[in-house]
This record gives sequence, C-alpha cells and structure tokens, in this order.
Amino acid sequence: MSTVDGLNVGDRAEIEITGLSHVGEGVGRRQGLVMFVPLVVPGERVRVEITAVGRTFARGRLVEVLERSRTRVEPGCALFGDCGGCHLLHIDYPEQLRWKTVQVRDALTRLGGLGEVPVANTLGMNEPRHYRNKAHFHVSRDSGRLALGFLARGSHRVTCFVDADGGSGCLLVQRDLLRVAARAAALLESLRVPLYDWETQRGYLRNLLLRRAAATGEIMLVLVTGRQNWPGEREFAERLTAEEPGVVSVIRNVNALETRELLGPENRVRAGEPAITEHLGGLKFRIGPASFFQVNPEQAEKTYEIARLFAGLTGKETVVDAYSGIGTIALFLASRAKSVIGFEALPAAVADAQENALRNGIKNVRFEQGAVEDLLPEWAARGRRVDVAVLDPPRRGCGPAALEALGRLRPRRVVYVSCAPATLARDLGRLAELGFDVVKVQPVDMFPQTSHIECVVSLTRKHSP
Ligand SMILES: C[S@@+](CC[C@H](N)C(=O)[O-])C[C@H]1O[C@@H](n2cnc3c(N)ncnc32)[C@H](O)[C@@H]1O
Repeated sequence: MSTVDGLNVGDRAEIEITGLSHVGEGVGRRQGLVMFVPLVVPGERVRVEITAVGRTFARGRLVEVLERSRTRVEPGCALFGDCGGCHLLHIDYPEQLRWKTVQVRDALTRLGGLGEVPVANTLGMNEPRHYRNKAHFHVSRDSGRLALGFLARGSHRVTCFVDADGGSGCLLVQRDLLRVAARAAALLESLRVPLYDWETQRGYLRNLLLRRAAATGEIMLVLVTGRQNWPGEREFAERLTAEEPGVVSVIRNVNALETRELLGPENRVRAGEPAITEHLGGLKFRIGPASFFQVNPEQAEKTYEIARLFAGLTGKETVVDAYSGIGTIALFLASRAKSVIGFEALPAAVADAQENALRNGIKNVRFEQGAVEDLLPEWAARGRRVDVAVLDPPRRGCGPAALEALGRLRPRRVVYVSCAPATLARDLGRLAELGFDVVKVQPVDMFPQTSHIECVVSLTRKHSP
C-alpha cells in the first residue's frame, strides 16, 4: 500500500519531529500524514525509511539524524531500541519531564474535552535511574546458556540482560536486584533448571519475578513455573538465601495458565517468609508476591503525600479508598480522617492491607473485598456517607458504574491517582458531567526513561447542597 502522497514501504523521507506519541515515539507530519518514528527527539530533522503505511499515517525507521536536538543524549544501554523496557533513554531528563507535562495536558484537553486544565510541571527524581523495586524477567536459552531478560519491543523475543556470567546493564532496575538476578541465573544454570515449553506446556521455569523493599533491603524471588516439579528447587532456594542474605523470601508460583499472564493463583513458600516489608511515609507495608505495589518507592511516597494534600482532610471525614491494593493510600490518610474504607478486588491484597493496618496500629481503617463497580453502587444504594473518595484504578481506569455511583454519593472531594492519561482523561470528562470540577493535576514521574506517566488529580464537587 502507498500513502496518498505516494510514500511506499522502503522509501526514504525527511521529516521534522514535532512531538512524542503516548508510547514515546517521535511524531511528525508529511503533507497531512502523521508519521511515527521511534528513537528520535522533538525538534530534530531526520531521514527515515518507511516501514508501514496506512491511509492517514506512516511509520518510519530512523536512518540518520540531520539536525540533532540539544536534548539528545547517549542512552548508555546497548539494548536500547531493541528492549521494550525504556522508551526515552536518548532524551535528557528535564526534556523527558517537560514532554510528560505536555502529554498530560494534551490528553486531558483532547480526550477528556476538559478545556483549560491546570496541569503542574511533572515532579521528577534527582537520580532517575535504578529506581525499579520489581523486575519481571523472561527466561530463555541464549546459545544454550540460561539468560534472563525483558521482551523486545512488540514481540515475545527475550532481550538478554542477565546471564549466568552475571552481565547486566539494565538502567531501571535497582542494583541489588540485578546482582541477585545474576546470582539466581548462575545457580539455576548450574542446577540445570528445565525451562517451560510454551508449545507443549511442559517443563518448569516460565518467568522469574524479583521484588525489593528499598527501606529494609528485603528481597523476594518468585519462581513462576508450570505444574511440573523440579527436584533442584529446594537446593536452589537454600543456596540462594545462603549466598544472598537480602533474599528473605523464595516463593514458587504455579502458573498453568495458557495465557502469558505473569502469575498463577498458587504460591508456595520455598524458603523464608511469604512477604517482604517496605517502609513508606513512616508506615510499614507487608507486600506479598501478587499484590500491587508502586515500582518506584521514592516517587510513590511523593504521590501519596500529594494525594493526602489533595484530600484536604480535617479529621472529620469518611473516606473511601477505591482500588486500595495493600492499603497504602488508606493508611496514609487514616491519621487525618475519621474513618477510611478500602475497596479492593484481589483477596491477597485485602489480606495484606488488613495486616498492614494491624502492624501500624491503625484502627479507623477497614477493607472490603470486591469490585469497586459493585461496592460503590451498593454504598450509594444504602445511602452511606462519603466525604472524600480516592480512586487509584489500574490502567483501564474506573468502570462506568463506579463513576455513576460517585455522582450519587456526592463526596465533597475526589482524588484520582492514575497511571494512564488516556483513561484518566475519559474518566475526568465523565466526572465533570457528574458535577466535579478538576482543580489541579500533578503529574509525577513514577517511571523515568519510559513513556509512562502517573498523575494525581484534585477534584471538588461543583455545588454544595
Ligand atoms: C493501581 S493499583 C493501586 C493500589 C493502591 N492504591 C496502591 O497505590 O498501592 C490498582 C488496584 O486495583 C485493584 N483492582 C483492579 N480492578 C479492580 C476492581 N474492579 N475493583 C477493585 N479493585 C480492583 C488491583 O488489584 C490493584 O490492587
């Protein structure tokens, strides 16, 4: 197929990059066509080779930078461009932050139809590398040797980060986790671990998940496996915990699902504890293998502090923390509210949240297990009072039933924490129709070097009764 201006796959073209898409690709225009080009920087003029054409857009591969942006930097990772983990390593950090603010403003205006929205500058990090407290490694045999890595962009091919020789250059993952990953790879290799075969669905090791609590240094390693057993499992767990004292938890997660979903439903502790403990904002949090916990603890703390500020609590309020996970936001707010109730779908996260309330001696918080789309409407139907509602949904945003219920519950304030500007924009658009004004939007850079953006939004109800 060729485009209306006659571009064909394989052609070369020069274009001016004027922006970034929501996945971090450069965007330019050529005679009315939108062109997407990975690995370029806004402000650059580049030569590309056309790799795909549609009716209104084309995609290109960077051939040559003709005019280089002052914000282009050396990525510092040999796998950048191939690996799907980072999107913006080639852009300096202040410019990354600036673009994130622009992205949020654009999404809210274009997709949410919200007009002029007060979007603050994106809150960045002093050290925007090696922040990830969680790494989900895929496993492969690279020339016969066991290798751990992330998936290449848009594919199921594993790009190698850690092999049994210990090499690793990932710039996102915390260094202690990289060291443990390398040690685990060497041990698994020496014990001849059988890898899972996705076609026959036989074999043992599917994935490796590592989590670390930054404050305590505790590390959890999860062997995600098929149903088949592996006799080396116990020796692996014993040797790893002996060699790496920070590893306080080794878990086998049995995942017989045919999908690529990371974790299955069953966790068996193989060494140490069933969870690790993180400290944030003076609170202790127990984190189990399946529960959600923000991947960047430094930025998570800032996010929760902003959420607390936006909640504007005086000590008299009844607060709902919808999508409460292990209770982080609920517990952050508890000391300033009359009571907080958390709604969370995942039973294991609810158990962690209840345990976290106990550990921190917080008594004015409770958690209900269920879907927010069911629980909020039930609350509205029972005429329960909610003064402040916090929403922190997954990427797909809030279900319509949850938003309609908020319209009936009429809290004075809503604080919306989001990791997906597009669904945030959609939901804020609906909340505006239901009578809530957006007062302020604070983007937080939870995911430096990637195109992902976290936001905290303060809303107030338009008319008081
Ligand atoms: C982005 S996380 C936020 C968790 C928590 N607020 C935090 O900051 O750690 C979203 C949470 O919503 C939960 N969840 C997903 N869909 C849900 C639903 N329909 N109803 C209730 N909880 C849901 C997930 O299990 C996850 O714990």
